[in-house]
Amino acid sequence: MLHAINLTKEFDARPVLNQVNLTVDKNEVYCLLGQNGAGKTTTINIFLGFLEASSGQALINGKDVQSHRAQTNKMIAYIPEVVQLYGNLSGQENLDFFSRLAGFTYTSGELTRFLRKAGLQEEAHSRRLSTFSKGMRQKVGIAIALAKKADVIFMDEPTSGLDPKATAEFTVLCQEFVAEGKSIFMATHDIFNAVNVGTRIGIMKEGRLVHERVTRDITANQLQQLYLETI
Ligand SMILES: Nc1ncnc2c1ncn2[C@@H]1O[C@H](COP(=O)(O)OP(=O)(O)OP(=O)(O)O)[C@@H](O)[C@H]1O
Repeated sequence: MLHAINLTKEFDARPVLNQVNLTVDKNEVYCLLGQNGAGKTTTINIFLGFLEASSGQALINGKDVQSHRAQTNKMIAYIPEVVQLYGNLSGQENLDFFSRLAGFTYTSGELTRFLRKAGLQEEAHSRRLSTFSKGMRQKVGIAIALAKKADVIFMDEPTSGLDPKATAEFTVLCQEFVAEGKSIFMATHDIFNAVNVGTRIGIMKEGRLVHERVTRDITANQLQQLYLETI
């Protein structure tokens, strides 16, 4: 689903991504770890089309994001660290608005079903988004991804600031999403959750992908050890 091929990015001749190669298959949750400034967000921003690579390629379902941006944007959804959306609109109105923007018109019943599937409690469907917690905002983000039939969700720091219950709920939602043949690519500092929710982990250092591990082959303590030895 996702391929980074020798992906390189320079800012003012300073390399911040250096020949990154990675693949994310369907049914995978790929978690990218690394210190501040390692290049995680830059990698995501290239896949989202927010930044152009200096060289190399970012492919989504075989399509280069640079030359097929309109097509690749239809295949993806993005959940930033804090999902902003429209504070004055309700959860359901936001979902309706962003679904239409993606070319989908749903009945009120269908919108309700997406919000339910994303785990948003019923009473919040008609409440203003500005009153939502981070976890609730993420659920609207996931509902939007479901409604626009995205194949891949990109996430930046999805569990920072979530309480343990919200983190557990979020983990289940991610697992349900990829169980339907889709994938998730996330940048995170949360080693323990990465082992929990991830199928594969990459560790970046100074713009390079220096380690990759399949989570079933590694414990959280082993990953923490590897991370500390790496950075
Ligand atoms: N628009 C930009 N112009 C110049 N340098 C940038 C720009 N965006 C990012 N950088 C630099 O690129 C490097 C990688 O940044 P990036 O945001 O990808 O790191 P990160 O791994 O996501 O870090 P964090 O964990 O803090 O979010 C950093 O040195 C950053 O200062």
